[in-house]
Amino acid sequence: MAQLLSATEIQEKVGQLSGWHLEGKEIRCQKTFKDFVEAIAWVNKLVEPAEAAGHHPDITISYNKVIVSLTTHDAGGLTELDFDLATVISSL
Ligand SMILES: C[C@H](O)[C@H](O)[C@H]1CNC2=NC(N)=NC(=O)C2=N1
Repeated sequence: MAQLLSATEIQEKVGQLSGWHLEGKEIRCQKTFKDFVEAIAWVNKLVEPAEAAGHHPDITISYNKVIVSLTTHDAGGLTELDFDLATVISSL
């Protein structure tokens, strides 16, 4: 199982990741699109990298706003897997 990161490691990694913030045991980003169709189109782009990583974000969609939350459920907190996937998501 992936190793939980320490509070210091988390702070350092969040600082290196633009557009994401720490929210309890998760990292989160919010994006706003023109409309629902564009929001869903962007969410669809996450599917392939998430499947490839075997790691899946929690996603909230509200019309044109998407909130992506990452945590490692199996480990009960943040691991490298979350920051790796956040980096990929940021590059979409
Ligand atoms: C067996 C399977 O790989 C695991 O249950 C994976 C699937 N996707 C996952 N995604 C996330 N975000 N956290 C997990 O702990 C997790 N576990």
